[in-house]
Amino acid sequence: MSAPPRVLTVAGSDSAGGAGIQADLKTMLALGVHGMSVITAVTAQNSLGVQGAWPLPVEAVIAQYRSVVDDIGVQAVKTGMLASAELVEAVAELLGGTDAPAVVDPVGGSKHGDSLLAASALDSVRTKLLPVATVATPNLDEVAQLTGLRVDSEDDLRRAAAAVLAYGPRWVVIKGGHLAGDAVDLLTDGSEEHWLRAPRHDNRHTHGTGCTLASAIASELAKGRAVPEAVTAAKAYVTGAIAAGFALGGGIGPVDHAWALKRR
Ligand SMILES: Nc1ncnc2c1ncn2[C@@H]1O[C@H](COP(=O)(O)OP(=O)(O)O)[C@@H](O)[C@H]1O
Ligand SMILES: Cc1ncc(COP(=O)(O)O)c(N)n1
Repeated sequence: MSAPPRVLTVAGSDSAGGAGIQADLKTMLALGVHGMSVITAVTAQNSLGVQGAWPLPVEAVIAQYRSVVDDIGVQAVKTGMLASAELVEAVAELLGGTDAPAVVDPVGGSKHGDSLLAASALDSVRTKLLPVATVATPNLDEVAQLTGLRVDSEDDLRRAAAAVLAYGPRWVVIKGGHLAGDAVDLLTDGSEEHWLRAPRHDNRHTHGTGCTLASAIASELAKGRAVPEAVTAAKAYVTGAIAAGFALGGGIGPVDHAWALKRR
């Protein structure tokens, strides 16, 4: 039997299992690729917030990456929580040395507003990480942190996309998930524009939406799809997962990564 496409996530561990590494590996399983992980930080978190975060040493992150890439090889990489400037810079250098497409989710914080990235790392994200991204997937808070732009409406998404593209990613998906109305995201490379529109599900259980979208894009790219097709398929997957999100604990529950498998 031939091996499935291989996808690597470089991200933080979420003890609650809804975001981070755990969301990424579940997404990859659901989409039929072989998921592998480089853990950048361990977090203690649940449906109520983030109670603690411990970044790993840079050497541990580089060693995990080399173990996977040098032996097994990857067809796509996804990055999530990178915690510190030194980890952002080390990961950017690793991505610069691979031909595999890189989906960069510039994670700034959790749904509860707890920070997952040191403020001192923002400049490294702008100048080192975004330039090596095939697709960058900021949410509106991350757009504000990285560019200073506030997005209040769909019209603002285009300006936000141009400002992020100026840092050098090939493509950007600006996630309008936090706007009112339909869940609209804008995918563009500066010349093509693709508006991805889905009905807003009135479901507060959205822990892990951003991680899930970025991992799904990486999974579809690993299958050989072009960026617009990969992002369109990923949007359909995350929309179904949000529709099926469920309560766990006393706060924000996770999306259901298995929704598409249950339908079979
Ligand atoms: N309530 C919702 N209903 C449908 N789609 C949503 C909803 N909330 C977010 N999305 C979609 O989920 C994806 C992740 O977006 P978002 O939640 O903004 O990311 P993040 O987790 O980084 O904050 C986007 O495609 C967005 O449009
Ligand atoms: C380890 C880790 N990484 C990322 C997120 C953001 O999650 P979301 O996908 O909900 O924005 C998180 N809460 N924890």
